[in-house]
Amino acid sequence: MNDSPLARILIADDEPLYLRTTGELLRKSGYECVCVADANAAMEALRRERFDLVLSDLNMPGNLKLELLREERRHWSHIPLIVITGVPSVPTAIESIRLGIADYLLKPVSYEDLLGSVQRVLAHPSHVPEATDPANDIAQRTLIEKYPEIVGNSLPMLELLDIIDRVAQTDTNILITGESGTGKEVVARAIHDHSQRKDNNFQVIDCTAIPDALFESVLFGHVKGSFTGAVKDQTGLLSHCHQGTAFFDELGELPATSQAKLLRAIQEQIFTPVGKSTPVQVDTRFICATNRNLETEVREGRFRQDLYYRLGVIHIELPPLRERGEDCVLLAKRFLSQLRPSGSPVTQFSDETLDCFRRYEWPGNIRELRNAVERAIALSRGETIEFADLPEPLRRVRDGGNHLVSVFGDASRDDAVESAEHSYLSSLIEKHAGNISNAAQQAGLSRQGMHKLLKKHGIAAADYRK
Ligand SMILES: Nc1ncnc2c1ncn2[C@@H]1O[C@H](COP(=O)(O)OP(=O)(O)OP(=O)(O)O)[C@@H](O)[C@H]1O
Repeated sequence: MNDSPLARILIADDEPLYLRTTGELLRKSGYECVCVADANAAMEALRRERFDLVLSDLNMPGNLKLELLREERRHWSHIPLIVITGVPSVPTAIESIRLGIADYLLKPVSYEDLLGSVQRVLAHPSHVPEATDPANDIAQRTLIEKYPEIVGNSLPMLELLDIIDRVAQTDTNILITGESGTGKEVVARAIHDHSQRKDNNFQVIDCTAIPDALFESVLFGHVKGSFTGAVKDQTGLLSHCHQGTAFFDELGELPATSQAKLLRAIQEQIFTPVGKSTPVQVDTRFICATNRNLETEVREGRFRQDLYYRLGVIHIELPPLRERGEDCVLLAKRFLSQLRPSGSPVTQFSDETLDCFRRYEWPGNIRELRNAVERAIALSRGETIEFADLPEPLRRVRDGGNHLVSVFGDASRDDAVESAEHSYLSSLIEKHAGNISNAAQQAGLSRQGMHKLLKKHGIAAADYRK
């Protein structure tokens, strides 16, 4: 642990008032601070003295351009960096990792928030391994063997494995985006399983399943009698992931008031159960996932900017399956061996089936592929999964989309119903411009029920928002 009173912090910023007050406040908390107003002085100090942490604005005028920092950073890559900026721009995951950005705060920063971040970063110094060379076969093979749960060897997947491997060893919060079914939860679990937190809980928190009014009670817990319906004491989900990882799925669906509460929990790692007066301290890594475009959500005022930047320090964007080349074939083979009942004669796919997998667009991504293989296993009669065993939307690929002749062709009832449901949901969600509450109301479903159906069909409501 570096969090001793003598931890030395370099603060670089061109705003004199900010520089002075930050230095004074951190000194009062027992840190030794060196304050510099320009990039050259920062570089000089870093060459001359030992520091445990750097607080810096990346967009300072003068020399401290990202390029210079990148070049210089090699000499002090072991020192964590907290970026504090008034002009935010989310770095790519690789950039954040290369620059060793441990946290990203937006000005104006409250002192509690700054101190919380400093304490957290100093408490979890992390060594980020050097990047692997994507052209290096041995490095690639090692990564593929290290992460057997993540199937795929297309270039985007190899790059992804490299990022996962490096962020797993840090303690930075992570935002994972990508279409529904691209494997966001699989990636979050892999990061947890390869991190120092692996022996503790990985807690999935589905944001669509928590009503706004119960957010604090579900997350932080409550005591008996603290509100109508609180019939016994309840531990909150966050307590379950102390020293572990909290995975917030469907983060983009979180209403504004809950976003504020989540931001506080992430910043302070302290929360007070409903009806209690003593706060609880936790040590949790936050990984959040969404299939919405959060940048658009921020721009349109539906998602808090500060929460977005806080989580987006490491932003992992998962590619859709249609952009992952031969991965669909590898995945199909993996699912066949995993899902095949013992004693079943089926062991392979016909060439025509594999060709269809390659040409299909996979709107529901890997989840849709898994469902298609599972269904085909049940239907197949011999050793081989034939084209005819595939669900109707896939079989349309061969007909070049010429399904107007007969909408359902020789589809089974199940296929026809499935296909009709898909069309119904797409047009419904289009009509309501991606608004799930309105679509659910028209369909006579709960919001949660609508979410589940859309997920099953691989329809992303975000794609229909204007
Ligand atoms: N790279 C992978 N290798 C093997 N299986 C995978 C991979 N990625 C995803 N899967 C499988 O695909 C299915 C969907 O994955 P997952 O639930 O992680 O997707 P998601 O992006 O979180 O979906 P959603 O946005 O709908 O919550 C799961 O059955 C998962 O096991």
